[in-house]
Amino acid sequence: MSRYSKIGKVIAVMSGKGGVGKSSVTALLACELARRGKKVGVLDADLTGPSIPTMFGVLGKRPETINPGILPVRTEKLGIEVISVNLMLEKPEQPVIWRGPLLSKAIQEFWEEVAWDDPDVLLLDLPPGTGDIPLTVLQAIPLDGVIIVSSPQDLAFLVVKKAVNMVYQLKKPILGLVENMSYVVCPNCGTTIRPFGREKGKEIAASLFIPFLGGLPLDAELSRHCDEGTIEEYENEGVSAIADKIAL
Ligand SMILES: Nc1ncnc2c1ncn2[C@@H]1O[C@H](COP(=O)(O)OP(=O)(O)OP(=O)(O)O)[C@@H](O)[C@H]1O
Repeated sequence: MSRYSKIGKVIAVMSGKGGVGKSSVTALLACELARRGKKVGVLDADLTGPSIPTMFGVLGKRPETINPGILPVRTEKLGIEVISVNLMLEKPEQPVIWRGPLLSKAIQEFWEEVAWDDPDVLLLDLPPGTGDIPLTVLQAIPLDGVIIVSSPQDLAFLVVKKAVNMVYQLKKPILGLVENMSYVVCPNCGTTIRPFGREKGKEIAASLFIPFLGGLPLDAELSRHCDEGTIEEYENEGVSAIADKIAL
């Protein structure tokens, strides 16, 4: 159990493969829920490739060690609490070269030792795939649900099935599938373009018997906000529709 906090809902965000936008979706959902008045925490469980602190612009902040526990940092605009191994490194570019058991231990320590301010929702950004950390999280943390993120390429969908099957095997509830980079809206004429072909998320979700939560656009503005650490300023109706569906 989390020792020092009462946590409402614990939701893990997972993807079959890397680079599909799992961290972006985690951060966007956190922002949307915070805008709706929820107290939100984000645990960056992607220990070897953490990007959450950069997106929220909190890379320079340090979690405080209190007695007992570790205080997460807070984002400027929406007051989202964030904890990430990247906030604890001497230099953020330092790699975390740990083997599986150590990674699993670190996740368990984050889960137990962080003194959150009793968030309504805690989002866990998992590393891509079905390795040690997702296994630890699925086994050791009392999750209320898992959100699966994919992108519309066939290769991404192939591995989505693995992720979904892993969650099923560990008997955790799946809230649904988000298809990131689903389409592009032409900035000149507003036409929707689907660079990877038709929207496939709905079909894939149906074939896996999980809800389809919606698609998000491939948007240069989002990419810019992620890079500049200003994701809290980005709003999109697709994110809002997903938040409505998961109804946290
Ligand atoms: N919908 C989008 N539109 C534009 N850029 C995006 C979108 N989604 C993600 N990106 C960009 O793609 C990059 C990878 O995104 P992100 O870190 O969220 O992916 P990930 O699946 O979490 O990656 P990893 O495998 O490293 O965990 C980031 O630079 C992000 O800004």
